[in-house]
Formats: sequence, C-alpha cells, structure tokens
Amino acid sequence: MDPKKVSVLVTGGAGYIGSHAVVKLLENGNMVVVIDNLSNCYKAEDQSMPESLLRAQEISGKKLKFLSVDLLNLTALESVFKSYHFDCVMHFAALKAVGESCQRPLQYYRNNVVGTLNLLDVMNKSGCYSLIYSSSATVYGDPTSLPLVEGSPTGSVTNPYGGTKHTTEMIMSNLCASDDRWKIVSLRYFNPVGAHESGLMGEDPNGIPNNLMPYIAQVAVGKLKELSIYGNDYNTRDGTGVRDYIHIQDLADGHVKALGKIFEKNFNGYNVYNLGTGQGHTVLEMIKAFEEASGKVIPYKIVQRRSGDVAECYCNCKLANHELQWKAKKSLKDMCEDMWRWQQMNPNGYSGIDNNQSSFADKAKNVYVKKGGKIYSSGIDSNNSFLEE
Ligand SMILES: NC(=O)c1ccc[n+]([C@@H]2O[C@H](COP(=O)([O-])OP(=O)(O)OC[C@H]3O[C@@H](n4cnc5c(N)ncnc54)[C@H](O)[C@@H]3O)[C@@H](O)[C@H]2O)c1
Ligand SMILES: CC(=O)N[C@H]1[C@@H](OP(=O)(O)OP(=O)(O)OC[C@H]2O[C@@H](n3ccc(=O)[nH]c3=O)[C@H](O)[C@@H]2O)O[C@H](CO)[C@H](O)[C@@H]1O
Repeated sequence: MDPKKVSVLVTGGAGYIGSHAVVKLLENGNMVVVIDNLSNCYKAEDQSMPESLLRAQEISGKKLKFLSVDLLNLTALESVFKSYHFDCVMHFAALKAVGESCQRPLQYYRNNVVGTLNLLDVMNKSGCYSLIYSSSATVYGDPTSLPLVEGSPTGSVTNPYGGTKHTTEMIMSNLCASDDRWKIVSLRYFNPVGAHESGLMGEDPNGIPNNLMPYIAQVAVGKLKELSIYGNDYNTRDGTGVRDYIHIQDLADGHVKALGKIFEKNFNGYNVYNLGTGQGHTVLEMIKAFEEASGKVIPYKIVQRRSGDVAECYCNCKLANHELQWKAKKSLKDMCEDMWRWQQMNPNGYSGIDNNQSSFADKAKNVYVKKGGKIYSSGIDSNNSFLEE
C-alpha cells in the first residue's frame, strides 16, 4: 500500500507533537481524522476545532476532520471506527506531566493505559492493525550506560508517567506476539523542543510550564521572572542535567518515515526506535543557546534537584537512521530560534487570538499563506514589530 494514500486516525492530534505530525501527514497527502478530548489544548467556543489544527490546515493548505472524543469513552471511540475506515493510527493522546503523575498516579494509569487498551480493542474489532505509538525516553529510567540503545534495560522507571509508557509498550509487544496481523512502531522520543518555523504552531503549555525550554521561553518573553535550575551537583560536565533535545519538526518527520516503514511488505510485529539527535546538552548550555537566539538574558537560580530526574539521558539513534532512513537535521540554534519566534508571536499561546493580545499570530498567518508557505524573515524585530519585506 502506498503510504501517501493511507488514512490515519491521530489520537491527541491537537496537542504539541500530534499537531506538528498532522501538518506533515497532510503535506504527505494522507487523509487525517483527529480525535482529542481537549484536556490539554485550546479550542475557542465558536470554532469547529482546536486552534492548533486550524493552523495545521492553513500551513498545509489541506483539510482534516476533527472529533471531540475521549479515549476513555469506549462507545464514542467505537462510533469513530464505524464512521471512518483507518489504515493506521498514530497514538499521541496521553497525560505527560512527570510531577503531576506522582500526585495522581491512578488518573495517569487510567488515562494512558486504559485509554490505550480501549483504542487497541476497538482497532482489533474493526480490523485496523497498524499503530505508531508515542513512547518516551522515560521508559529507560535512570540509565545504567550511555548512549541509550533500543535494547538498553527498560522498566526501572522513576515516576508513574514513565510507568504508563512502559506498561503500554509491554501491552503492545505482547499483542504483536499473540497475533501476527499487528504491526506496531513505538517511537521513543527524547526531549522534543522548538516550533514550526512559520511561528504559527508550537508548544502551548497550560499554566506554568513543567519542561525546561517552554519555561526558558516564557522567562525570555517576560511572562516569568527567572528559571529555577534543578540541581548543579550532578556528575555532568557543568553539574546540570543533560538531555537529548530534538526539534519538533524532525520528530514529526520521524512519524512520516515510520508510516512508510509500517507499510513495507516485510514489516511485522513490534518495533522500537529511539528518536533523538544523539547529542546531550546541559541546562546551562540550553540557556546560553536560547540567549543567543533571542538576544535576551535569562535570569536563573540554582535550587534543589527535582525528584525523579536523572543526571544524563541521550541516545544512539542509528537504528532509526538505518531502518527508517531518518536523521534529525535541525540544530540547537534552529530549535531555539523557532521556539523564540513562536513565543514572541504567540505570547499567550493559541488562546491569545481570543483577547487580541496576539496580533502577531494573525499577521504571520497572512504573510505565511500569501507567500505560499515560505518562511518570512525572522518574524519579529528588536522593537517587537513584525518584519515585513
Ligand atoms: N512532550 C514531550 O516531552 C514528550 C516526550 C516523550 C513522549 N511524549 C509523548 O508524546 C505524546 C504527545 O505529547 P505532547 O507533548 O504532544 O502532549 P500534549 O499534552 O500537548 O498532547 C496530548 C493531547 O492528547 C489529548 N488527550 C489526553 N488524554 C486524552 C484522552 N484520554 N482522550 C483523547 N485525547 C486525550 C490532550 O488534550 C492533548 O491535546 C504523549 O503520549 C506523550 O507522553 C511527549
Ligand atoms: C529522562 C526523561 O524521563 N525524560 C522525559 C521527561 O523529560 P525531562 O524531565 O527530561 O524534561 P524537562 O524539560 O522537564 O527537563 C529537562 C532538564 O531541565 C531541567 N529543568 C527543567 C525544568 C526547569 O524548570 N528547570 C530545570 O532545571 C531538568 O532537571 C532536566 O535536567 O518528561 C518528558 C515529558 O514531559 C518526556 O517524556 C521525556 O522523555
């Protein structure tokens, strides 16, 4: 089957990673249906779909179908599969905040594990056996050796969120072993950052960000006062935590490559790939890179280690390089510049358009569309004015 012709159900497609993958799928020519329960994305009351997806349509010039469905609602999920035929599912929907998962483990296991079980059940009943899954470097727990390869030990996770990702991986692996019609790719993402280069799409965390890069971006734009660095006494080159940051656009490309792989004739069973750059960067290095990209100073203070954090985490992604013909192409500079463009144009995320606080986003939209999808200069100048040629 031609991977460009397959119809794809995208769960959680209104979120950060899913929405960027949706753009790539639409650009690839795929028919896309998105389901999302709107628990972590913005939708204006008078709009037919979340703002991220409206922008995905504008960027790609293609249409998608959106349905407000919760994976925990089995009846609603069944009716989606009765209404549409899917060749493949990309499963992004999950709760993902590590700290919150320690406070609400049952909610995390129910949403991420029961939600996935429901999805697999309904797929089974409707005869759709191909799935691309959003897994995480978190399944490796505290690494015993680096870089992490797909065969490195998993399961000694450091938090319940990691437990949900490891459990769902096990379920999928067991399922593939039980029935050879199933074809599943688990993509273990390292640390996705950055934004679509148009400045129209990016990460829009609810409330105060948990993750490093959105936090830094909000300090740079003046929404937050200073960054707290969680520990500078790790056994790393400058004492701060090391992670493998990967540009969201490279990550989204990895999904299109995985789709191609899953529809190869000889593909079968459960397959896992690390998606990262293979390079680790410390927190202090990330601050410096963002300062260079934005021209802003990021004030910070050192505080205690965050519980559940590991010192270092980066991967060997040669398996994805060889088997998916995929390689991360974008640099740390690209990650920071794209993220800064998104943050400046959308200081209040996707909801800014509601209260007129983000006229940049509307302008950017017009320019981007008018220019046929070409990136428009660097977006914003030092006076916070939109750059027009
Ligand atoms: N962002 C990261 O750092 C990271 C790293 C590794 C893996 N992942 C995984 O990638 C996936 C996507 O992450 P993201 O960063 O885009 O998160 P996100 O919160 O931006 O997107 C997830 C989307 O799923 C939806 N959702 C959640 N539970 C749902 C349910 N029960 N039914 C329907 N929709 C539901 C949310 O409303 C949201 O729009 C998740 O599975 C996450 O665990 C993320
Ligand atoms: C190793 C690991 O499990 N990684 C997972 C974890 O990301 P991480 O916990 O690795 O991502 P993060 O962005 O929260 O933290 C990155 C680095 O920045 C540090 N930091 C972060 C925020 C801050 O305000 N100050 C600060 O110093 C943190 O201690 C770490 O060293 O969760 C993500 C989802 O959310 C993904 O699932 C990742 O795969």
